[in-house]
Amino acid sequence: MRLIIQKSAAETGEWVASYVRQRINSFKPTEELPFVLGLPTGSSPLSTYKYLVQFHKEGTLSFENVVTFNMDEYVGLPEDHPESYHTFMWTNLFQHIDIKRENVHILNGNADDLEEECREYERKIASFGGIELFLGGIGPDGHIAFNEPGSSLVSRTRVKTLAYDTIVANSRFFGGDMELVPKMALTVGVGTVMDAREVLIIITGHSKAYALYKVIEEGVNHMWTVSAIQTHGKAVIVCDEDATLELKVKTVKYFKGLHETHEKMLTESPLTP
Ligand SMILES: N[C@@H]1[C@@H](O)[C@H](O)[C@@H](COP(=O)(O)O)O[C@@H]1O
Repeated sequence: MRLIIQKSAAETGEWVASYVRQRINSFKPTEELPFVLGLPTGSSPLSTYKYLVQFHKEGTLSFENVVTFNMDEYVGLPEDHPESYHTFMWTNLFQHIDIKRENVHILNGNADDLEEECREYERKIASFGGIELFLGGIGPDGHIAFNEPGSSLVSRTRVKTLAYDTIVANSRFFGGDMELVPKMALTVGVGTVMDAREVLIIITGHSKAYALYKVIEEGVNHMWTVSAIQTHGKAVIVCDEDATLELKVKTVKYFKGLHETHEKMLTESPLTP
């Protein structure tokens, strides 16, 4: 697994967006073979989305042949509610880029049959040949999507009850009123994310520092569901300095050194992947 440390959240977003652009452009997606991208919500990907929009406006990135699958959505919140993940994605990304509406997939938390909605989501992902690159964020307790502590590390898309900590954390989006935060959500499973050919997790801010320590310096554990990425063949965590506060100095130096060498090799020999 690679750990890439950037100075700030803004620089983290710029690095991730540049990486996504490079992956999409080198894939050369077509209508028949689109690039399938998994996407998160939350504050972590905001600066990435800002740069993706900027790249699109500058003309260096098109989403015409990109298909997206979002990670999660609340149950019972109207799609047009200001805090729904549908609204978040259209406001922060989709309405500013050239993605086709039919290529956007977000779980429907108002479906009559929620379990069937989740099964259908998995079928849809499979119908596109799986996800090429899954971007994710984490909660302070290391949860990925809505796979709360204790979730199965091979879980698939399903209905989940939110943990108390997540309800508290997300109440900031509902005027601080925990009562207004939906208590259930639809979410891709840890296994769904791990099936992607590549996984990239964005971790910023000191509130995520302990979770980053758990993922990097400790083992795979269902109480920190993002730690499952230790078992992934192609995974990268991109974080800011604040998120490294609980890591050992030697760990930070090790990963920074690796990254510097990697970048240097790319500059000296551009053919090296
Ligand atoms: N379901 C989402 C997660 O997908 C997200 O990673 C997490 C962290 O959000 P933020 O990036 O705002 O800290 O919040 C929610 O729980």
